[in-house]
Amino acid sequence: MTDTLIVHGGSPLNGRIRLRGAKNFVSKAMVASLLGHTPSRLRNVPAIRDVGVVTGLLELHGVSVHDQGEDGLLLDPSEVERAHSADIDAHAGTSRIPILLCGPLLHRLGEAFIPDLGGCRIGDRPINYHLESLRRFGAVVDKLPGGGIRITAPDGLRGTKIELEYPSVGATEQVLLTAVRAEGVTELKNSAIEPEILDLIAVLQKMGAIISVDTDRVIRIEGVDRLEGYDHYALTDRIEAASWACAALATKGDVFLEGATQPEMMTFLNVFRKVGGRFDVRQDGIRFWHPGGDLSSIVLETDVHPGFMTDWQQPLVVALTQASGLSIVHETVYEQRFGFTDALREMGATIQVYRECLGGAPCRFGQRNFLHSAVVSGPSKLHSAEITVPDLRGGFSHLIAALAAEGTSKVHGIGLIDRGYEHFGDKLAALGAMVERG
Ligand SMILES: CC(=O)N[C@H]1[C@@H](OP(=O)(O)OP(=O)(O)OC[C@H]2O[C@@H](n3ccc(=O)[nH]c3=O)[C@H](O)[C@@H]2O)O[C@H](CO)[C@@H](O)[C@@H]1O
Ligand SMILES: C=C(OP(=O)(O)O)C(=O)O
Repeated sequence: MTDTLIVHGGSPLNGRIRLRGAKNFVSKAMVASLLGHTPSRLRNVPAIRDVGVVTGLLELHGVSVHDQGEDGLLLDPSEVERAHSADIDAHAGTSRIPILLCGPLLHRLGEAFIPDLGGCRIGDRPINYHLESLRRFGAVVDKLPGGGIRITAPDGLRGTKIELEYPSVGATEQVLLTAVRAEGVTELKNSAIEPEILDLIAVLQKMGAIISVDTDRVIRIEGVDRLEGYDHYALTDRIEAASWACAALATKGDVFLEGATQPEMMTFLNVFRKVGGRFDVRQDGIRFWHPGGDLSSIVLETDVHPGFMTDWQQPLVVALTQASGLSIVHETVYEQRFGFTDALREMGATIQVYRECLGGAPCRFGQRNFLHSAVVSGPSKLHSAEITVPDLRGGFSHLIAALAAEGTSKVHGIGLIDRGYEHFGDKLAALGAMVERG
């Protein structure tokens, strides 16, 4: 199959699709299965590439992973074993997940090899908080000359006090996955509290962990000697939901997203309403639609939860190209997440990016020369183009732009989108989009 999608744009997306479990939770819950002495069952797992990547990593370490269809994944860690570093290296650059295997592998095997990480190139994405946290538990980290790291814990892992400089999602998960079986109590200050993290805590609690989420972003974990497997139904992917909602808005459409849930999306829903979109929350999902008339511009900044999620930013910017007036978007989570706007400009959008912190409080990137604020002027009539997708959300955003544009666009590199959107080609067809593989 080719990596190009031909999109005949200009018509609204209408219809109903089913959303699945969250990319940013499912992969971590799969890693958590390594900590159990008995098999785990994870339900509502999306058919996305990141799940395949984590399956490969777990299998390399002796976990058997069986896809049981509607009954989800059965993950059996009873034969966990050391993997060859050369095999692990084959996973270099595939996703952010390998670093999260550190704690579980140290507990199970006393040693872990971690390849260089992948994930979207939307900033430098260092792993200093992960490594500093692991060291505080008593781990020894060696950087390997050929790339990747080796981690050992010659004296075991002990609970500790950690304060993150910034509430990093991955570093919070690192601490959770390590602390649950470390000796004694761990206190994590300035943690991230994204819904996917709270669902991971729910999984760990089912396994036997003792974790409390206190006020002011403090998480306390009391280490235990043994954890069992879990049975868990993954929360819905709120990024997939917001992406399709923005596609409906940008194309003047009307979609029902089965499985979308309100609590995790409240911040998005407020913004969607302020821009002029309508939604209706029902028991089995949320309907999103464009009510006709003009959309309104907005001033917005991305932030950690419960702020407006950075992964929602890119699809929303495409919808903002259709709003009247000047919208300001200040990206405060990643320093380089506006690269995707180049293609939008080629398609007729008016978007300027700035180094200054516009429209909000100064952020970590203000004095560092990063183009991390955008001003979108609309509404713009988008026209078709030949574009290559830069990253996962940027790629979906390009698709939205192609759907909203008059004429036929060629979108290359759509394989990147498979990393986080299950069967998006089928879902597009179900919503009436005129698309074909090029
Ligand atoms: C697989 C997964 O779940 N990915 C999500 C996760 O990424 P990920 O866990 O990688 O994102 P983080 O929350 O860790 O990153 C946030 C910020 O912290 C910085 N940082 C992070 C770690 C570190 O050791 N040092 C450091 O400086 C990053 O460069 C970034 O500027 O949360 C992000 C923020 O909601 C989402 O956009 C990603 O979709
Ligand atoms: C940035 C993202 O993912 P990752 O952390 O896997 O690169 C994303 O899902 O938008």
